[in-house]
Amino acid sequence: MTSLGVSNLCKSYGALKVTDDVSLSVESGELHAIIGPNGAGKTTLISQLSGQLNCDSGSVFIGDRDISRLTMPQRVKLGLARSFQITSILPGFTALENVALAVQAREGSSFRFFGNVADEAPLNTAAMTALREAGLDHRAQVLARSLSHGEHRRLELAIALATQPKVLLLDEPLAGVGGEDAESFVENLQKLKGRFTMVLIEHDMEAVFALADRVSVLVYGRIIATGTPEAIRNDPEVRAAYLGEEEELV
Ligand SMILES: Nc1ncnc2c1ncn2[C@@H]1O[C@H](COP(=O)(O)OP(=O)(O)OP(=O)(O)O)[C@@H](O)[C@H]1O
Repeated sequence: MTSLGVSNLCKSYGALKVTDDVSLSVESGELHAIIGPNGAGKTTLISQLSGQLNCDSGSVFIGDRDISRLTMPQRVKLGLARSFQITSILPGFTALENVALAVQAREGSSFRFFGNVADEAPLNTAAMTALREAGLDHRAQVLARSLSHGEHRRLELAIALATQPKVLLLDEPLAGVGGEDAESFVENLQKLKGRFTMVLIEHDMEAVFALADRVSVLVYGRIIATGTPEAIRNDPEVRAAYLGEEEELV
């Protein structure tokens, strides 16, 4: 397992400081949630961790390796996976095939589409494992275009799992997923806890407090508090930051 470190990260758009001297230390195997009001800079922060966006200054570490100047593919190779906003699902392929392609990419074998799926037994076994962990194995043979929104999110998780991440960045996995589906998705994520390091951005506070080992609160690009879910829930400054927001600290 690998830890993730962030040191004095800064990013501005013109005069707007979107990431303002952010430092963070996520322990090996920890699930660390980042919460904050709309526009606080959560997605921008995750994009800098994944390498989709360059920081203006500061550093990102996987273990003791400084990855700040690496491209996103280089970071993926080191085990840093981002799920949800970057995944491109191929709608005309089955759930299984989509995940098998991710397994194939991980293994670095040449990119080939599926002539005869039966010939791809090792790929399919690995892909089925990822689908099972994401709670989608029963839909393995369904074309991605026929999956529901919630099932898409599970497929995206399965694709991220197929890369065998050491650090997994989860960007609003529950967005648009409701009710029982959200509950069962949280259970799937719960089962993954401890296997690798996870950073979770999520507006669903019930999910955050059920899943996180620690929570950091981002407001106007700055981390105003980091602590256990219990400590964060009772922090007056955090509660003040959420006043007027539709999401409540449960
Ligand atoms: N490419 C860009 N150019 C200019 N401003 C940007 C750009 N990307 C983001 N911003 C601004 O940076 C701020 C932070 O945006 P970001 O999407 O990171 O916030 P967030 O916390 O993820 O919000 P939400 O919870 O609504 O998804 C916002 O004010 C946004 O308008």
